[in-house]
Amino acid sequence: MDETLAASTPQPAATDGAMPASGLHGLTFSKGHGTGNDFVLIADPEDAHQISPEQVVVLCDRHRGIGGDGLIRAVPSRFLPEGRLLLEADPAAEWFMDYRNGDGSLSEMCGNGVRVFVHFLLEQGLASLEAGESLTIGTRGGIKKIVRTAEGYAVDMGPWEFIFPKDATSKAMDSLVSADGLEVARPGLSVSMGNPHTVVALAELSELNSTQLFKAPVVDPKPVNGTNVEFVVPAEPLVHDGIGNITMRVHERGVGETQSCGTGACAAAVAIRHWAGEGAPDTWRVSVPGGVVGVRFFRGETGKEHVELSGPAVIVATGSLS
Ligand SMILES: N[C@@H](CCC[C@H](N)C(=O)O)C(=O)O
Repeated sequence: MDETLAASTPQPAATDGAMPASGLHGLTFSKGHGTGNDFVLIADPEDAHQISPEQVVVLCDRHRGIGGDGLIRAVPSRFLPEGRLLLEADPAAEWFMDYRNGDGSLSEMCGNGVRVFVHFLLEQGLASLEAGESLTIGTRGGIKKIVRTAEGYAVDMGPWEFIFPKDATSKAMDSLVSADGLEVARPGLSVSMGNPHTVVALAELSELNSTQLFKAPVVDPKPVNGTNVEFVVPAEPLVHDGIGNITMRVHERGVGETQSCGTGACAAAVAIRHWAGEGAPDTWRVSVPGGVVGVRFFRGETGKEHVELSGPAVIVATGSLS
């Protein structure tokens, strides 16, 4: 081949193709989603598969792999140092959700992922969940308890926190957020749901639809570990039949734009309820491109205000890696 042509021909990247995933030959996987936020799921009851970040990238690749926003390995908590700590606090947290974003990076928490993870454990016969009972699991964001609902599952996500400390009544914003398609930078409020989020309110659905989320929005200043960014439009009127209604799009850290983000929906409800002030409801319906999830605030076991996330979980396929 002509040298100039050879130099300008795209060459496969080091992680391209099946090579980096070859150590996983024959491994059984499932593919699942919660409101379109999709995951590759692998059961690893003996902690036999250390899936590297490069292998996660290959498996989550939508053209050359299985495809997914992230990968979830189901592993007994006793095999991981962070899992053993959780077991000391609650021996019921037998299974650990080992979650990675599609780019191979770790995140503390994944709200849609927890529901899909529990559905996967039940379908695989690795756990049981009777009506009226809860299932306890370990995550990097701590212990979570899950119950069945008519639509799927509800998860006690634990307490929320402001990332940049402020008085509970302060309406001060934390950052300026810019994104392609937005004429001017907008103020954002950063909320931790175990993982970081920055929520930006927009006035109109047309503005939400014309915001480009292919590239990560610029958040200044940014939470120290990076952030997921939610753009949210409150419904008009905001509250209908006692339920607050919002529409959201999200750019996820380590992934890109996704169809849904459970922790993002919780953070969005926290922010809009905070801005709405006294009398704002405790129950919220969050519409995302992939469907609808529910968010509810209640006084939790810790004595603090907790956030409950509810929504569906679906397993669409099971197969083995070639
Ligand atoms: N889609 C998830 C959140 C996944 C993690 C996130 N990308 C991060 O890096 O924090 C959800 O449903 O919560």
